[in-house]
Amino acid sequence: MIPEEDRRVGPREPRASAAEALSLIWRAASANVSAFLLVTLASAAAPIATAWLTKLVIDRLTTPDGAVGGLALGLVATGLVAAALPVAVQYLRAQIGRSAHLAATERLFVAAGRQVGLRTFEDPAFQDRLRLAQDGTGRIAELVDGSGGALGGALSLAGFVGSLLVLSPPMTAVVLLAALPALAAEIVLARRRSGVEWGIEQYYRREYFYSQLLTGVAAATEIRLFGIGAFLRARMIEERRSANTAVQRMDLRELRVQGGLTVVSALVAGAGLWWAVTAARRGDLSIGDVSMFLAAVVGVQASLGALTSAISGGQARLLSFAHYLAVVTAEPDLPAAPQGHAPRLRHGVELRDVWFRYSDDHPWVLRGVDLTIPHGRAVALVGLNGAGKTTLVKLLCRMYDPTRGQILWDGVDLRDIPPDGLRERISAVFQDHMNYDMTARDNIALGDLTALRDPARIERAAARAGIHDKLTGLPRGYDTPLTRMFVIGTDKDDPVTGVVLSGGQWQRLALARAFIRSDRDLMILDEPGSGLDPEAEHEIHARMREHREDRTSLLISHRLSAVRDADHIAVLDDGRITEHGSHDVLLTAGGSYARLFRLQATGYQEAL
Ligand SMILES: Nc1ncnc2c1ncn2[C@@H]1O[C@H](COP(=O)(O)OP(=O)(O)OP(=O)(O)O)[C@@H](O)[C@H]1O
Repeated sequence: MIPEEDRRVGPREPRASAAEALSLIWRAASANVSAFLLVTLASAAAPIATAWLTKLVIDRLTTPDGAVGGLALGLVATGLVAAALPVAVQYLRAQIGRSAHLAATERLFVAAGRQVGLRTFEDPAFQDRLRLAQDGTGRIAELVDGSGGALGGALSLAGFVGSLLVLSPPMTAVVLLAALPALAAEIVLARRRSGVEWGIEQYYRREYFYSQLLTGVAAATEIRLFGIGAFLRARMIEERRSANTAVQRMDLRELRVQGGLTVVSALVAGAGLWWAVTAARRGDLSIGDVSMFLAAVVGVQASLGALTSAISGGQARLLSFAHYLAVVTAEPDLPAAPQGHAPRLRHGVELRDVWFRYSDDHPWVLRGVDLTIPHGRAVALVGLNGAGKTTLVKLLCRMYDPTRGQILWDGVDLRDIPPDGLRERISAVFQDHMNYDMTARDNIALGDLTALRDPARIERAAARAGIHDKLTGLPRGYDTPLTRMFVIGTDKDDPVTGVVLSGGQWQRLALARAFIRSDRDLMILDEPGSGLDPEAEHEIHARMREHREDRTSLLISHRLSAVRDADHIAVLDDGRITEHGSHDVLLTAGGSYARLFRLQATGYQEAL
């Protein structure tokens, strides 16, 4: 739970958001914004022009021989313009909204991609902001609306205040002063509401998580077998209830404040009525003056109300846009060297006294690891569950920086190498590899997008991973979607039915994705064979052995027979390298590697 004070919205946020939103809207749709301003001004001018033309027509009609044809035509034209303008305003507003939404969305995702590693994405508060930021980008069009509303409110307020001023300057001052607390209160309420919205975003995200579980395919089998649908549904509803309670509390607070303000305006209107009636009784005002006075008080109050709600609404939207601003200006989670290429690996990668924990609140995962992966050699890393093997891989790919110590790429600290350049030199199969709901071709080419132009390269990688025959046998071959979630392609008359692959087949695709990056300096294989059948695993390991020849690689596997021919094997235990050497050396040493290897070997022998 994030403390409420960390979610408070400061008074400077709307101002910064307004500047950013305006510049974004202008950059995204400058021509339409210019047209929108022109049309809005014309809308404001049309009634004035009509009033003037009407006056001129009446004046001419009361003078003999006054020609009114041109003026009457002018009246018809202003009437037509006044009728057409709202439609044009609506169209332009929608166009501006769409362009600004698109530009803001692109900028938001570019900014999210600027995060070098994973730390920011693992921060729930950032995730909340990210979701609200996406919401904020969709509300940019409302800002354009709000500005139009504020402009209209200001113009009609000016008209009514002018009329009231003629009748009673003191009463005008009272009406205007009575409106000030309402404006201040609405602004404070909007800020509070924004804080509440940020606070409850976590409930909505958890609700979304449960709803995805309940409606998606991924968890459908387990949910049905374990009969946990009702349980998950109850949790989902509970999250929504918690959010509703917080919103209801806010609504009640707003109700009390707005109720109080309504009473104040009624009192002011009542006082005004009392003053007008007594003034009429004294003969200071005519009956017509009284009716005009009342209409003006109601008009001023109504237009002030419209203006206030446009301002507070605009402020609410700007506060929601502040989340967008926070995300696009967020500092990267790790310091990154400027863009550029990383040097080719010539000597090796060295972890020097590497300590790591995921945060100050988490326990140490790595406690002084020293490990060298020499160029052209295969190093294997083994260890029990939770020993820190995958964590070490993530540090090598610079998803995090070591808390202490260094990782050196040919003697250069990874922190001094541009992250993109470094990753360009690495290929990997991750233990929790992704299965993309895309075509088979895309799934492989995502390893190196240049391969999209070279189908033969994709097929070679697939063949090396032992999945080529399977993919050619699919209804559309490599272009078959590997998903049942949606139809891929635009041919509505000939929709392509997707295919679901087995776990091991997905694993082969992940391998093919890594193989397509075969010219990289360092190959990381984190449990590449865990989902494969014994024959496939044997075959894949043999191929990987070929592939590893003279290449620098780091292999992680619980199947110790798969790592026995690595040049160097290191055992990671409780965050430290406790044994290392070749398979034979480690067996002779009789440590934990020898114990685990014999345990696995015995298991197989007993079964014979
Ligand atoms: N993102 C994370 N945030 C916090 N703790 C994490 C995170 N990822 C892993 N850990 C913790 O770090 C420790 C090491 O995890 P890691 O995945 O590196 O182990 P492993 O050796 O690869 O295990 P396995 O053999 O089960 O794959 C575990 O205790 C795990 O709970």
